[in-house]
Amino acid sequence: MTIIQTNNLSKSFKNQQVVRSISLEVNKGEIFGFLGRNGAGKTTFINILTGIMLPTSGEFRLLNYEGDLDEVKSKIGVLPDYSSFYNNLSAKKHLKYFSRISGIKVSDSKIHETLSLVGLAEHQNKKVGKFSFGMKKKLGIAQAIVHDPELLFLDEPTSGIDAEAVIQIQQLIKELNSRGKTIFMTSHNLDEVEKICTNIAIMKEGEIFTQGSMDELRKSYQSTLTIRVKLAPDITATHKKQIEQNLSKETYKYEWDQNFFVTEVFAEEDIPILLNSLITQGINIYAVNVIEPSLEEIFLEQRVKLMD
Ligand SMILES: Nc1ncnc2c1ncn2[C@@H]1O[C@H](COP(=O)(O)OP(=O)(O)OP(=O)(O)O)[C@@H](O)[C@H]1O
Repeated sequence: MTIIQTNNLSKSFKNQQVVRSISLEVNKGEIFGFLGRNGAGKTTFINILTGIMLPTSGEFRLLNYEGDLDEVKSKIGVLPDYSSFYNNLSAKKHLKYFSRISGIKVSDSKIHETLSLVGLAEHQNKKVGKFSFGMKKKLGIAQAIVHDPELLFLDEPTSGIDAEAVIQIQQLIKELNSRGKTIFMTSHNLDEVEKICTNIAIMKEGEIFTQGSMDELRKSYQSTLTIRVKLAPDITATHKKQIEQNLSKETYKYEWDQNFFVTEVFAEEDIPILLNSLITQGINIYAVNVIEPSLEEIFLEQRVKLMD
């Protein structure tokens, strides 16, 4: 089921076109990662979808509602780029006040449950002004989920916070997803997107440069596969030389890491050719590891195209 559908969505500020004719679909249950460098247009895109600004042209549909965004507002939650908080209120009172002015009815027990879910239960009576940046991000997420929305927009949920809070927020995003929420999040962080997102779109200068699941992106961009073959620990220099001399044309380049032979091949079908060649030479194979390239490696290779 399609939860977000955009059709040629565009936004210009004066003469600058910041979002250029974006058409995409996000399905129910996805954690959709929207990646791009600073200024690519990610926040502008989210701001259009969450009703903060109007598009210059194009349409979009959330949760299958057409047109009136007010109708869907109760079913979406938003962590904006910069959240503002009532610093003199406690976390609990802040959430209560925020809910009231947003026209959302929430019970005290729901507020407590939400603060527990984001890991702030023990700080619920502490003034928000005393919160760290990471705690404020968690409170921002609490604010976005307190009314139990189906669809969550998280703009840079982990930017500017320490490593421990990053991991906690990433776990929280996965937990919210496992509770049935569809999540659309922006990020600069390739590693994070690879770890938690089921689908990825990369934005460059207002356009979607590429999109798909991690597997699809690997298939489109990967040029070689790295194979790490563990050989007997006492492999001799003579054996190593023999392996080098008998390398098949399928192996692209190689190096030794003690008794590990690390090589690259162009396709999966080249792996048995490599292994058979070693076996017929009488080489004992202890283990074989196929190392999948990370999103970072894939895009480092493609950096000229993607980011420059
Ligand atoms: N209200 C506005 N008026 C004029 N220009 C704007 C406005 N909002 C954004 N822009 C411009 O649009 C471009 C895209 O900004 P946007 O914040 O959407 O990018 P981003 O990908 O979210 O970047 P970042 O990762 O730094 O937040 C930038 O050049 C920015 O200066």
